[in-house]
Amino acid sequence: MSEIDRIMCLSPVIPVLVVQDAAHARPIAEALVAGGLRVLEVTLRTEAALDVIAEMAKVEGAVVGAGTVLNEADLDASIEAGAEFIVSPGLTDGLAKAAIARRIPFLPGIANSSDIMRGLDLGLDRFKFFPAEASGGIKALKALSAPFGRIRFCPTGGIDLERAPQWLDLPSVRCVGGSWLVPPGVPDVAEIRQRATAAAKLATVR
Ligand SMILES: O=C(O)C(=O)C[C@H](O)[C@H](O)COP(=O)(O)O
Repeated sequence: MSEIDRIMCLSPVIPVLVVQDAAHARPIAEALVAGGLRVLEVTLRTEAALDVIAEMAKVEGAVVGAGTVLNEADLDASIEAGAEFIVSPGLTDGLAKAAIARRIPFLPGIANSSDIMRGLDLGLDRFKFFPAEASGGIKALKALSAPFGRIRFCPTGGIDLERAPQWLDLPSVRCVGGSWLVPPGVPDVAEIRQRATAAAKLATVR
């Protein structure tokens, strides 16, 4: 099992986090881990993101990665901040080769067969299916999985607690990603923990 595969198997849902203030990082990560979600994707969409990664990485049990990694500079900044894995919305040769060279678990986004074939050429076989609902949803991923039987996915984009079980039912799906766990603004840790607990339970219904 590859390292990225091991991470994808740790929990059924990867929270996609957009955190504006590094002071919110630890309470959010602690609430998610307490609810049973250990794998956390911190998007590089905010100025605080690298500090957020560094703070969350200190939380016991958390496996913290960087999301919205678009290029080699983002990759190196994320690794420097302590990211244990890298997620990208897309797949470019430049970023993929750099991530492989750094030996960091890498989950690039794909949305069609050509993307998957480019990934396979690079030696990759685990992908984020993004944007999952907008790219044709479950029907599209089922169709894509037919010629690519060995590939496993983390669908992300438009998925919530209600939609997640249907995605998780697909044999090609290891886990799903979603931003619904942590609403924007000052974190309500009780609410976040409750959402995480509900999401973590999806593992038992698989
Ligand atoms: O930022 C990135 O790197 C992305 O690839 C996009 C995010 O994963 C999705 O935007 C999350 O989708 P929602 O759960 O529908 O909010």
